[in-house]
Amino acid sequence: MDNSPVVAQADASLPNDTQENIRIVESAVGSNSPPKEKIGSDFDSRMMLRCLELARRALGRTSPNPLVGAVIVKDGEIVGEGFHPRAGEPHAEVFALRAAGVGGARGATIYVSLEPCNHYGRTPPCSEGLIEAGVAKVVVGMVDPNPLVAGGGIARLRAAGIEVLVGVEEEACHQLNEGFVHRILYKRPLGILKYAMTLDGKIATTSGHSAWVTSQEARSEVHQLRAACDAIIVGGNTVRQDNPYLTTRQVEAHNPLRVVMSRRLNLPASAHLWQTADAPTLVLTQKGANPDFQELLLKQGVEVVELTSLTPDKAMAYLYERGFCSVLWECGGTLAASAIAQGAVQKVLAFIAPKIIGGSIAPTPVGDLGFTTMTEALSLERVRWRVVGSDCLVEGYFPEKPNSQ
Ligand SMILES: Nc1nc(O)c(N)c(N[C@@H]2O[C@H](COP(=O)(O)O)[C@@H](O)[C@H]2O)n1
Ligand SMILES: [Zn+2]
Repeated sequence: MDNSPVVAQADASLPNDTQENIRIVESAVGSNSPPKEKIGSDFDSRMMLRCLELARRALGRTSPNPLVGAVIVKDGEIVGEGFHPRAGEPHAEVFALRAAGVGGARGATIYVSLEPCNHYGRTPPCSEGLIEAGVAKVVVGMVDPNPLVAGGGIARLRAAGIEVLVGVEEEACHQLNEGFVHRILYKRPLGILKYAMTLDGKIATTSGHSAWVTSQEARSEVHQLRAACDAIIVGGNTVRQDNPYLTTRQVEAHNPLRVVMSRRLNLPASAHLWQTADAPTLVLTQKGANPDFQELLLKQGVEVVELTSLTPDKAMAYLYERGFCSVLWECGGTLAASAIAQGAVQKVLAFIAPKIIGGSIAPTPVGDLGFTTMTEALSLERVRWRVVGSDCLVEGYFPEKPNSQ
C-alpha cells in the first residue's frame, strides 16, 4: 500500500495563493513552533475569550463560514457584542456594531476573533463598516486564511489610520476554527477520527458487543463533539452491528448530518438512522446500487447520493462541495484504515477505557495499514491527553506534509 497520501494535501499542486496562506497559518499556529509570547494585556485576553464564548453559540451551524465573535469596549465597558449565526447572515462585527447603537462605537475598541473581512461575499466588507463606525482600535484574534481576506482586512483598517493589534489568544481562536482553516487551505473538510477502545486496544468483543466501552462522561463528551461537526460518517458495518443514532442527545444543540457509506446498500431496513428524524441522514453509494433499497430510503426521507466511486477521499470531496468544514469519522476499523490511508483524517481522538477484553480477533479501531515495521507507524503530533470520567482521552494530529514549493 502506498502510504504517502496520509495527510498529504499540502503540495505543489495547490494554487500559489493557497501555498502562501498555508505559510501564513503555519507561521501563526505552526504545530512545531515554540510557545508564542503573549500578545496584548490580560484585559485583551479576557475580551477575546468572551468573543470565543459568543462565537460558540453558533457551534456547528456556520459552515462554510467560520465561528466568529465580536465585542466592542468603550471607556472600559462592553457596549456591544455579536456573533456570526450562519452563512448568509451578517458577520459578528455587524451584530456588535448594531448592539452598540448609532455612534456607540465611535472611538471604541472592537475585539474580533477573526480578522475583519475586506471583500464583498454574501455580505459587504466589515472593514468598511468599522471605518464608517469610527472605531479607534481593532484587536484581532487571528488572521483570516481565506485568500479573499488574508491580511487585507488588517491592511485596510491600518490604511484608514485605525490601530490594529493581531494575535490575542491566537491559539484558542485557531482551535475553534480548525475546520474552517483546514477547509480553506486544503479544499477538504477537516477529518476527525474518533473511537473508544479498551486498554488492550479493542472496540468491541468478538461477538461485536460494544455498549459501552467508555464511561457516561466520555459519551457525553462525544455528544458535544458531534454538535461541533458538520457531518458524522459511518460505514455499513457500523449500521448493521451497532444500529447507532449518531445524534447529540441535546435538545438545543446542532445535530450534524449523519452519513452512511455503503457500496451495495445491503443495509437493514429497520436501522435507527432512517427510523428517527432527529437529524438528517445521507447515504452515499455507488451508481446503480440496490434501487429497491434506495426507494425505501427516499420514502423514509433519507437523501441518497450515488458517487462514481465510493472512497473516503471522494466522500470528503463531495462533503467539501456541500460546504462542510469538519467531518467526524465514527466508523469501524476497515473504513478508518482506508480513510487514514487516503488522507481523509487529520485529527484523532481516542478514548481509552481502563478495561480489558482479551482475545486476538476482537475488532480494533484501525484496520490493516500494511505496515510491517515500527518505522512505518504513523506518529501524531500536538498530542494532548486528559481524564474524562474513568477514561483517558488522547488527541493529536497527523503531521501535515511539508509544504514543498
Ligand atoms: N471577521 C469575520 N467575521 C465573521 O462573522 C465572518 N463570518 C467572517 N467570515 C469571512 O468572510 C467569508 C464569508 O463571507 P460572506 O459571509 O460570504 O460575506 C468567510 O469565508 C471568512 O473569510 N469574518
Ligand atoms: Zn465581515
